[in-house]
Amino acid sequence: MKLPQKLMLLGSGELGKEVVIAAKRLGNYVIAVDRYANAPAMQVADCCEVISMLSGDDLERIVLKHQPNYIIPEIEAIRTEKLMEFEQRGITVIPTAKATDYTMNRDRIRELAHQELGIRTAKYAYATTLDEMIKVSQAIGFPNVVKPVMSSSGKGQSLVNHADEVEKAWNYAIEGSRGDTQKIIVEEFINFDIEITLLTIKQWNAPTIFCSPIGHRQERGDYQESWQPAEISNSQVIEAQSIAKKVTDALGGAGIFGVEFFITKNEVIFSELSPRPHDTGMVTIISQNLNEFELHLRAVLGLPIPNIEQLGASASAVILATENSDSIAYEGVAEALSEPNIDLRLFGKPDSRPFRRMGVALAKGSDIAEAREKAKKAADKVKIVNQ
Ligand SMILES: Nc1ncnc2c1ncn2[C@@H]1O[C@H](COP(=O)(O)OP(=O)(O)OP(=O)(O)O)[C@@H](O)[C@H]1O
Ligand SMILES: NCC(=O)N[C@@H]1O[C@H](COP(=O)([O-])[O-])[C@@H](O)[C@H]1O
Ligand SMILES: [Mg+2]
Repeated sequence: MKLPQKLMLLGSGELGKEVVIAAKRLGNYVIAVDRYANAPAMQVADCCEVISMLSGDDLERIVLKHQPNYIIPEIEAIRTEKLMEFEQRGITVIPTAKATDYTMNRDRIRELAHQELGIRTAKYAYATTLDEMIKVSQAIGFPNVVKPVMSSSGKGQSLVNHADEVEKAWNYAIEGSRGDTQKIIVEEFINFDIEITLLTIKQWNAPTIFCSPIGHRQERGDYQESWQPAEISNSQVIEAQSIAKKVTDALGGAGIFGVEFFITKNEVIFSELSPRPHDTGMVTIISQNLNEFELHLRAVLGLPIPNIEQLGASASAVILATENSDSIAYEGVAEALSEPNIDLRLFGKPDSRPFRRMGVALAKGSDIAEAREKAKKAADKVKIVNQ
């Protein structure tokens, strides 16, 4: 295989931006695609397209126009049936069209993991009406976690403590649901000690390899801070690796996967996975010799990954917007960068809304506690303001 290759990135947010940077560093040609103009990855790609990625016709048009060798999905909300068609026509879809289809539907990936592969997950049930949800909630018990089957980054997700909160959670889930399905999943609430992402690299012609586990903390179903290495035991790492291998083997193809687990004293419980770089994996920009985006690119192109080196206690903390604005500026950048072993990624999103992730602070420390504190302090210094 010769470089450059022509890569089409479907989704052009902060994760895609780093994938493009990795691809461009090796001289590739990248077409960045998203639903809005001037998205982060578009700012560093060779060219861009603004389309609805849920429209098969729009996807067809740009694939015919650009003739990519690889299609690399960066978000979940894509017309996945169309990806299957592209794959049949000989374009490589990363990791596979099937993987993108399974993982955008919580029920499909859950059935694969739990029913087909026999992997331990939280107890769960589905509902398509409020009446059904009332019934299944009783069966699962309280507290439980309710999510639309199609959503990401915590959209439509809520914790339900009592029967009298079920209706509110149903309405919230339906509002936050993507696509036209009115289906929700009710999950047993897992009172975990820590939750982790195990970055799993599946290669075309080499064994599956893993990064050191990443610990993270979430609020509103969305990631706030992450750190590496996560404080879990060797046997927990080995168990998580074996589950991640099972699930990713079933999905096939090549690329990086972010496999999420809840860790309790006695159990390693599979939650879900992203068939692409994971937001909590942004910590690897500072914590590894090859970050998750470079690893993804190498796996996609079948390039060797001789070693992944973990560089010591590291952390990331998100920088969130507080208001709606369409002329963004960042304040406090110099203050944030004034300490040693701190770095920032400011994504360059053209507009903001409350809680939208606009940047991330990265830190190294002498231990995890110090790295987390430094990353959080740096993130807090950066303010998203009007230009
Ligand atoms: N059954 C559960 N028990 C306890 N906490 C849960 C449960 N399900 C989800 N959570 C919490 O909510 C977070 C988000 O859930 P999940 O990963 O399923 O949502 P998501 O919308 O797919 O998020 P993302 O797209 O960012 O990965 C989890 O990381 C965890 O902190
Ligand atoms: N958990 C998934 C995730 O973190 N995805 C990342 O967020 C972007 C969307 O951000 P936006 O909603 O601010 O446009 C996506 O494009 C991807 O980079
Ligand atoms: Mg998740």
